[in-house]
Amino acid sequence: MRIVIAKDYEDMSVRAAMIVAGQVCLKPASVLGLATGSTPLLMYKKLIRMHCQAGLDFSEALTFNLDEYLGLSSSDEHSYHWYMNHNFFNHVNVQRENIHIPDGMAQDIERECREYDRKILGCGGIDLQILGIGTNGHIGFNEPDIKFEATTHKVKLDLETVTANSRFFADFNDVPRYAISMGIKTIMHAKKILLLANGENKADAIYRAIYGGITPEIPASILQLHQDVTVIIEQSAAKDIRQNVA
Ligand SMILES: N[C@@H]1[C@@H](O)[C@H](O)[C@@H](COP(=O)(O)O)O[C@@H]1O
Repeated sequence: MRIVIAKDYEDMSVRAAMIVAGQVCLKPASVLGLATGSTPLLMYKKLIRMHCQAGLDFSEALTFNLDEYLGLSSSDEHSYHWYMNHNFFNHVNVQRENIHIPDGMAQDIERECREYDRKILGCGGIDLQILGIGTNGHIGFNEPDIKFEATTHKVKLDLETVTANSRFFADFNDVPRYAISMGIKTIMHAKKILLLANGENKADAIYRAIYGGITPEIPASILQLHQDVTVIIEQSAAKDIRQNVA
């Protein structure tokens, strides 16, 4: 694991964008695993700027998002479809047919999950997976559990996650209670992983993910077993880490 402590959110985002840009430059037809949430927002802005000002080319890239809420259509502004279109896809030249996000409105969820995994495998797996982390240590929507869920699956969201994500909704009761998430095995099969953490409220989760025991109670802890993980932690999220290594 390479651990980088960034001096602020801007620094974290620039470093993350440089890694994504490097991946796409070296392999234009890269399969990118993408994340939502507040954490990667500025990274997407930086990538859009690199596209517009320096010609960073996504025309051959394929993308697979980690997760989507169940019951929200792609036009719902709380959906991760909307987030990705609004914050990234509408501003770069990723081809629409190369974009994959689980369908939160699928009639047959089991089938949707199986198909999603089949498509990822069909593309040769993920080259670079971007991850944020939940305050409870979740990655994607893989919530703390007694076991690691391997493949794409339906998840019942933890109260902590629903509460954390309620800041994006007008009413707490509007927050979906279920989601579809890529599984841990799929994430772990990515050739490279980039984990980002920003904000003091992530300090405990990121510390336990990196230095704690490997346990499904902190799903991100499984990343300790991956051979190519870069963790970029903004200073306030790294406060427990700095105390530990000082
Ligand atoms: N499903 C997403 C995750 O993919 C994200 O990494 C995490 C942290 O979100 P944020 O970056 O907004 O703190 O929680 C969300 O619920």
